[in-house]
Amino acid sequence: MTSGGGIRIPSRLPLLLTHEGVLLPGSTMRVSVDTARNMQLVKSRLLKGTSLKSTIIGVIPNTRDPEHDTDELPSLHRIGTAGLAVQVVGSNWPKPHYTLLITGLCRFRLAQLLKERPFLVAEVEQLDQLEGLSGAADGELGELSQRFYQAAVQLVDMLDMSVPVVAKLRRLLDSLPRETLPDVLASMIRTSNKEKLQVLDAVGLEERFKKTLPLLSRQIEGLRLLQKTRKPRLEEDKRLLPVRRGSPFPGHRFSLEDEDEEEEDSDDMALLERKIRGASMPEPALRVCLKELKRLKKMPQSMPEYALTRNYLELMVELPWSRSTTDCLDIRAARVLLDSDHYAMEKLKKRVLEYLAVRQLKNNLKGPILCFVGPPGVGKTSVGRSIAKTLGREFHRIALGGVCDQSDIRGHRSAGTGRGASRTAFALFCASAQRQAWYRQSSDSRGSGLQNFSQTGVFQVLDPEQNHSFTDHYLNVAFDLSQVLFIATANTTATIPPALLDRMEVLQVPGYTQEEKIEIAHRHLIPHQLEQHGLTPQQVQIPQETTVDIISRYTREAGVRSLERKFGAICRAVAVKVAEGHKVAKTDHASPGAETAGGEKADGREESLAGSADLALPPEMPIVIDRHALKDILGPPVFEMEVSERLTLPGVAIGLAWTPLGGEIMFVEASRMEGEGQLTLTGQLGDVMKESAHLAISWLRSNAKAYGLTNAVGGPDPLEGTDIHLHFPAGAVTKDGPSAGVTMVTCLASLFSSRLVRSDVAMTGEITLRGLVLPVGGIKDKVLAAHRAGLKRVIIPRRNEKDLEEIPANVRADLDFVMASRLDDVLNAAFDGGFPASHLHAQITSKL
Ligand SMILES: Nc1ncnc2c1ncn2[C@@H]1O[C@H](COP(=O)(O)OP(=O)(O)OP(=O)(O)O)[C@@H](O)[C@H]1O
Repeated sequence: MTSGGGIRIPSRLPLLLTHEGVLLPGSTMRVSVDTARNMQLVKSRLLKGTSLKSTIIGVIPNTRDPEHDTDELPSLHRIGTAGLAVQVVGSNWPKPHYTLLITGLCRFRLAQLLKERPFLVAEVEQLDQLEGLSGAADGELGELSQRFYQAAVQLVDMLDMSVPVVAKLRRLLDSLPRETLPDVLASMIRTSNKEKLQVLDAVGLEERFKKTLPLLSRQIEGLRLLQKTRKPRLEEDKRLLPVRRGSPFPGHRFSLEDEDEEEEDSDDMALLERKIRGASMPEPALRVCLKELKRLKKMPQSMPEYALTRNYLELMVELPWSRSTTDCLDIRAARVLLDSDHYAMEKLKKRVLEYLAVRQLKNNLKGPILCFVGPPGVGKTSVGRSIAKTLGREFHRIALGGVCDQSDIRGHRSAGTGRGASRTAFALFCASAQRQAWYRQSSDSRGSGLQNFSQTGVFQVLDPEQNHSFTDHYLNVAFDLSQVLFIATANTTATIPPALLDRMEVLQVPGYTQEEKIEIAHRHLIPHQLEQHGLTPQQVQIPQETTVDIISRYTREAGVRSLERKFGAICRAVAVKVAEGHKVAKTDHASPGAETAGGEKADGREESLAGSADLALPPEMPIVIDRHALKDILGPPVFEMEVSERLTLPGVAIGLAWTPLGGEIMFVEASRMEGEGQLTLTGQLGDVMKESAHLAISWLRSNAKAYGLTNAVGGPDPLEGTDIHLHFPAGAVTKDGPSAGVTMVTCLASLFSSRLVRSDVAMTGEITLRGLVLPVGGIKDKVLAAHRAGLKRVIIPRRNEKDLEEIPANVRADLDFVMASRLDDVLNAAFDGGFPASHLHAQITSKL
C-alpha cells in the first residue's frame, strides 16, 4: 500500500518542517502548522493545488526550537519522508493555524534546496525503492525479516483481538510487504522521537530491521510485565493497544497514558462490586445493586447522577444485612447496671427488667413497643442507653420531633438530586449492625405533624408484625427490621396519634423531688462533670447546701439537665483557677529561687507574687463552692421565693399546672372595674379553660348570698355594674384543661370578698356547676412543683387521694394535703380561718 516501490514521487518537493513527531513511511500523523513558511506552503500549495501531485509534500523533522524558526533557515535534516496530505483543517483559535493529516509514503534524501521563500522547495532523491525483498528473501536479511515478522505477530497476539483495529493490524501483518513492517511498527509502538529519527535515517533495510527489532522486543517485554502484574485482569489488558500518535489507523488512538486513569476507575468499580457481593444482601437487593452498578459504570463521573448512585450503593453495602449481635442478657447484671447508672426511677427500672426478661424467654421482640413518657432531662434516653448496654446492642437515636413528612420515615427517591435515605436507614447505617434504634417523638409545637403518622410509615418501622419487610423509598428494597429493638420516648402522649399509642406500652417517668435531685447530683452529675473537665474531687468540692441552692434558686425543672449544666459551669470556672495555679507553680519551678524553696507551696507563691503581682494565687485545694462562689460563678439567683410577695392583694391564688416540662405553680390573678358585667380572660387560654372560668363565675354568683360576696360598691350581685378580668401569667404559653377550675373560684372569691388567699396554698381540681370538685391528672408532678416552690398546703380532689402514694415520703411529710370533694372544702382550706358566710365581715376587718 505505502510501499515506496510502487510510488514515484516528484523530484521537486515543497518541504514541511515538523517540530513534533517523526513521520515514517506507512504511518499517518497529525501535524499542527503555524509557522510562516509552513502556513504559506499550506495556503499556496495544498489549498490551491488541484492535482494529486500537489498534495505530496516532503516532511522533514526539525530538531530546532520552533520559537526560533522565524526567518532564519535551520540546518535541515538530510533525510525526510514524502507524505500525502489527506486532510487540511484550518482554525483561528487560539491563533491562526492548520492541522494536517499526512500519510507517509517513502523516504527521500535532500539533494539541493531550491527555494526558501515563501516556503521551502527542494530537489529530492527518492529512497526506499532501491532495495526490496523479492519473494522469499535469503541470507541475513531474510532471517532478520522473518524474526521481525514473528516478533510483530507475537506483539499483536498479546493484544485483544476483539478490538477491530487490532484484528485489522493482525491481517495487515500478513498482507504487507515485509520491508514496510519496521516503519509501520516503529510508528505504533512506544518510541521516542530520537529513536524514530534513527529509524528514519536507517536507509538500508538491514540496518532498519536491526534498529527496530530491539524496540519491538522492548515493547513485548513491557507488555508481558504488565500482564504479569495484573493477571486477574488479563482480558482487559489486551485492550490496551500500545499505539501512540502516528498510528496507521487514524481516529483510533490508544495510549498507555490513558491506561492509568482507566485502571484506577475500573479498580474502584471492581472493589465496589466485590463489596456489593460480599455484603450478604438478599437476592432482590443484590439484583438492584448490580443493576445500579452497571449503570454507574457507563456514567461519566461529572454527571450529578453519578455521585447519587454511588452514594446509594455505598449505603446499601454498609447496611447490616446479615450482621447482628447476639443478645447477652444476664438479668442480674442488667439490674446492677441500671441501678449503678440511675438513681431512683424504681418503677421504670422494674418494668424494664420485666420487659427484658420476657423478651429473653420468648426469644423474640414481638410485643408492645415501650414508650417512656416524661418531662425533659429525667433520664429517659439514658435508661435506653443502659438497656442497649445490658444487651450488648448498639444504640442509635432517631429524633422524630417535627417530622411531618413520610419521607423522613421512609426516605424518598425522586429523579434528580432530591433523594435521600430515611432516618431509619440512616440510623441503621450508623449502627452498622442490626441492633437497637431509639425512637423519639417530640411534643414541640410542630407536634401536630405527627397526626399523620399512620400514613407516614411509622407503623411499618415500629410494628413487629410489619417491620420484617420495611421498605425505604430510597433504598427501594425490603429490609428486615424485626431484630431491632425499638424504644420510644416522648414528653407527652397528647401528640401521639391514638393508633400508635395503642401499640405502645407507656411508662411514665415523673420529675424528681429535691432530695432525689441532690442524690442524683452527688452520685452521678458532679462526678461526671468533674471527669469531663479533667478535675478531681481533691480539687473541687460542692457541698449539699450549694446543690440545694442551685436546685431551688438557679433551676426550676422537673429533670436534672439544667442542674447538670450548672455543674458544668462551676467546673469550667474551677478549671481556670486550677490552671492558673499550675501556671504559678511552673513559674516558681523555673525561677532559680524556687528549687531552694524545697517544694513548699506557700513559699513559692510568695516569691512569685513578689515577682509578678498580677498572677492569680494558686487556690487552696480543694476549692469549696459556697454561696458566694456560686453567686460569683453563676450570677445572681434566677428564681426567688416570690410567692408571698405576690399574694399581698385579694384576687390572687396559686394553681398547679402540668406541662410537658413537668409540674409548675401558676399565679391566677383577677381584678374588677366598673362595667357591664363583662368577663375578660387573658393568657392564651383554650376553650376548656374559658368554660371553667364561666363555671366559676356562675357558681360564685349563685352562692354570693351565702358567702356574702359583693360587687365593687357592695351590691349583692358580684357582677352588677362590674367588669371582671381574669389573667393567667406566662401569657406567651397556651394553656388549656379543666384543672384550674378550683383556682379560679378561689381567686374570684378572694376578689369578691376582698379577703387574701393564704400565701402557702396551691390547688388543682376540676369544678362542676353544682360545686363538686372532680379529679385531674399529673398529681405527682404538680405536688412536686408545689414542694419545689416551698408551699406548705396542697388542695387536691378527694378522688386523687390514691395518687399520693407515688409521692416520696419526705415530700408528703413536708406538705399538708387537703382532700376536697366540694368547693366549700377548697375555700375553707384556702383562706385563713376558713370561708364561712357568717364570719365574713369579722374576717375582712381583721385581715384588712
Ligand atoms: N435518675 C438518674 N440518675 C442518673 N442520672 C440521671 C438520672 N436522670 C437523669 N440523669 C442524667 O440527666 C441527663 C439528661 O437525661 P436524658 O438525656 O436521658 O433525659 P431525657 O429524659 O431523655 O430528656 P429529653 O426528653 O429532653 O430527651 C443525662 O446526663 C442523664 O444521665
